[in-house]
Amino acid sequence: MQPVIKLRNIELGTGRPKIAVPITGKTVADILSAVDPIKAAKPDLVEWRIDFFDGVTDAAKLQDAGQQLRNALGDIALLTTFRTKGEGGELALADADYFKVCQAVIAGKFTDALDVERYHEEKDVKQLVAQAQAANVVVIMSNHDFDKTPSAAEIVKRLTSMVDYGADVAKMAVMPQSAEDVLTLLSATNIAHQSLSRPVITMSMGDLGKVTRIAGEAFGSCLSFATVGAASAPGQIALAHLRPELEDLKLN
Ligand SMILES: O=C1C[C@@](O)(C(=O)O)C[C@@H](O)[C@@H]1O
Repeated sequence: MQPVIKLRNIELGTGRPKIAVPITGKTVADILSAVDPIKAAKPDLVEWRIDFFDGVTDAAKLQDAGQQLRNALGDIALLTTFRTKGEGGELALADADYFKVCQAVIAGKFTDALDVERYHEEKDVKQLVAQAQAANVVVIMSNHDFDKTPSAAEIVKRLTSMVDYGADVAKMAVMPQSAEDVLTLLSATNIAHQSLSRPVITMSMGDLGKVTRIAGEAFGSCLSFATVGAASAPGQIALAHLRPELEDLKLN
């Protein structure tokens, strides 16, 4: 049984999967102009994908933009994510710069949660986790495979290692090449949900994987990414469709 993870005014790991909407603007103006339509759609969480932001490596610009976004969002929970190029993101950064950017996010005090990619140096990842948690920032640890779907045992192993590294929530996104791959992701999700001490988030990307984005409550994924405007990964469903689908699939 996992603890429920509180993020501002939402709880991950209980009830229906929560809905996150990404913001992928390049400029402060783009980012802020995405907020009103997103607020109108009432997501549980907003994900700011800072790898799209053109000021991301300038700590002062990043923190200023983050503060403006925080203010504009009102009380909606905010997850901040730098997705590296190798894991499907927009920008390639040297490892040392990736950690500097993440530390600037924590120091900026605008975010409720931080995405931390699992596959960097162990000591750097663990140190970043400790820094985030000391600042009351929830750590959603992640790994993306944009080419394939590893075996269920491998997916469970990676999610387990995220928990071992101190993650509050463990997340894995994979690309299916077949319907069997989608079943593999769902099976791994079910096993991880039953065996791990932290909530998990999983998705199979692309059109084949769309079914996994609505099936989280049955198989054990606590968050689904949906669109209001631009998508941040292939296969995301419009929030306006996802919400009723999650309601229909609710477990009583
Ligand atoms: O980790 C994820 C999941 C995601 O890749 C998806 O497939 O919905 C979208 C990303 O923005 C987010 O950081």
